[in-house]
Amino acid sequence: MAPAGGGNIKVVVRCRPFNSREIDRGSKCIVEMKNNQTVLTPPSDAAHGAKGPKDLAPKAFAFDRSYWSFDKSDPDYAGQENLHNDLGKPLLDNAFQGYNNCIFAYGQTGSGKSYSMMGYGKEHGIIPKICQDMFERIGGLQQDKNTRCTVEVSYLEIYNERVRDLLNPSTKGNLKVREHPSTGPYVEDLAKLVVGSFQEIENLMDEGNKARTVAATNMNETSSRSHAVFTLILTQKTFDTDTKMELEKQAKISLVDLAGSERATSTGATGARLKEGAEINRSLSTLGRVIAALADLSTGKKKKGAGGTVPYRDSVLTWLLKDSLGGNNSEYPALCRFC
Ligand SMILES: Nc1ncnc2c1ncn2[C@@H]1O[C@H](COP(=O)(O)OP(=O)(O)OP(=O)(O)O)[C@@H](O)[C@H]1O
Repeated sequence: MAPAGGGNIKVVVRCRPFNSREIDRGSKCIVEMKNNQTVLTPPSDAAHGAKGPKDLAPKAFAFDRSYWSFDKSDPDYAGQENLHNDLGKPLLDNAFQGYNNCIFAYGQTGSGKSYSMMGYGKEHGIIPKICQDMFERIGGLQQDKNTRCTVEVSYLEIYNERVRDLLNPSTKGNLKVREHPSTGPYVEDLAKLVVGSFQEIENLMDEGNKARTVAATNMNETSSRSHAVFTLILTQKTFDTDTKMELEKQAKISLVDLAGSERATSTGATGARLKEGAEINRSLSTLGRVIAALADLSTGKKKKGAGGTVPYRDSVLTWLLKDSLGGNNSEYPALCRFC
């Protein structure tokens, strides 16, 4: 994982509390966080395999932010609201200016991606918080009778490189991905529903979440075995009374809860689970290569065409998110890593 990304990419990391398995095993926390720093101290039993003092020294990593969510009673505990303030709000600022944005949650199975993205129960994650905030802002903007906003939602999952519509789960689990000459890749027949309030969107989210492909692994009771892509398309139309023209701004927000990265041995995967794991790891490594190629292009390390080809087409996930990751107006991809 790249450290603190400047410019258009932000990388943050979040540390969750121990789960019951870790508590039962008497695990010790080796992570410390302060502002943007994450410090890992090798456990004392690492001394057996250590080649020298360097292997035992604490290692510090800098991210755009490091969120300490290990212990709710800690005054430094970073809650769901902290993530929304730092990531969701600036993302909405950009979207209302007409820029595409995306957030990816990346991390090992059971590390807290779905908790941070969707949330469980009343502990809403960044997706519902973004939706709620978006409708509040729309309410403010529409006080001006010359401004009208519409929000469209789609929710899909990519499971073993096949696309399923989570808002219309009765459709076959293999929607076709096509390319439009001007707007780029899209999913044929994917439901795109117009929503007028947070309540409406919340109901759709609940339905979609129930339809996700989950399975129990050794590392998480309800492990997401697919990448889930929740997309909001915000369109603002403003009638300019001076020019008598209507101006339109559109932005796409892609909020992606990636399937857990994992080692087959840790998850106890065999058979179908093992095949899923291999597909998951393959598409995650493509995502890594796409982000690395975009970083090389943006820092000028490589030039477009001259070895600087971005391998979007190597996985369904990166192909579908092409315009959010590196399109003309992609402003703010953020990556949340969980440990
Ligand atoms: N910041 C947090 N605070 C409290 N509990 C958390 C936090 N993050 C995760 N958890 C808990 O840890 C468990 C695993 O989290 P979650 O299901 O979000 O993992 P995941 O990374 O989405 O896993 P998978 O890739 O297998 O779907 C859940 O029971 C969740 O409630």
